[in-house]
Amino acid sequence: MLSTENLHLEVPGKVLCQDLTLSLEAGQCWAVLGKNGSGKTTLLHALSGLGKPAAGRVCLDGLPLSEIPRRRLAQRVGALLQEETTAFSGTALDYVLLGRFPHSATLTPDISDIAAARRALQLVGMAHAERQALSTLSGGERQRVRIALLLAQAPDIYFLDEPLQHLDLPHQLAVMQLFRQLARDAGKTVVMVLHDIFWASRFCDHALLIHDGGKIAGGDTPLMITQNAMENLYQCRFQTVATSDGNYFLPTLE
Ligand SMILES: Nc1ncnc2c1ncn2[C@@H]1O[C@H](COP(=O)(O)OP(=O)(O)OP(=O)(O)O)[C@@H](O)[C@H]1O
Repeated sequence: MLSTENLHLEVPGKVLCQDLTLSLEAGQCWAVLGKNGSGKTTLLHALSGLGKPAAGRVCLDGLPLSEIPRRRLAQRVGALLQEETTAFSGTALDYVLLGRFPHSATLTPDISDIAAARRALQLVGMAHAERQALSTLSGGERQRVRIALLLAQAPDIYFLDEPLQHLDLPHQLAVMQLFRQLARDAGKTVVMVLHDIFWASRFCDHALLIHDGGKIAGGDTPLMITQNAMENLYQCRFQTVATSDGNYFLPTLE
């Protein structure tokens, strides 16, 4: 569905992605892992059409993203960026309704848009706060409303940059379950930057590892997320703790 051909990304003095050829299919749930500053956000921006590659291209159903009208692209591809600082003066419901714009013929939401926004708020457990000013929500509540905006947008491909930030553990679990379900049951493609290897190995069926110098490896999670691979990626020693839910990787002191 979404593919890259020889994608090359760089910032002054640093190559972040070298010659990446990759295919993201419907129903797949990908984790993007790598150290701070390795290029995860930059890659997500390029894959979602928010950033331009230095070379190579990203295509949606064979068509380069740059050739797809923005409105059409927003119907197919959605992105949750890291916390934005922009002030929004409306309510939580007003905010989630922004996700409906790519689908609306006018700037005024209709009954079906409002129903979709309310459903999305319900999915993240924030229906009770629809009339509360977004600016007065707690960090975790606001993050769940930001996720609801994306759910209301209902794209085919979800790019999520650290979706678990500000969330307590039960809400982290709920969000991971929600997106895995969207991939498995609704055939969506989900790509999420995570810092927690356990969530990645437990909920994502594919993983993309971004190494220094922009060398990127991708594949099935059980093959990608191993103790050796994680020690190599993060340049840190890990202890593997096996549980009935999967392996935990705990960083250990040297
Ligand atoms: N416009 C720019 N000019 C110079 N360097 C930049 C620019 N934009 C990004 N960088 C650098 O590119 C690198 C990758 O940034 P990016 O935000 O993609 O990393 P990341 O893997 O998402 O990191 P984190 O885990 O900390 O969120 C960083 O070292 C960053 O400082």
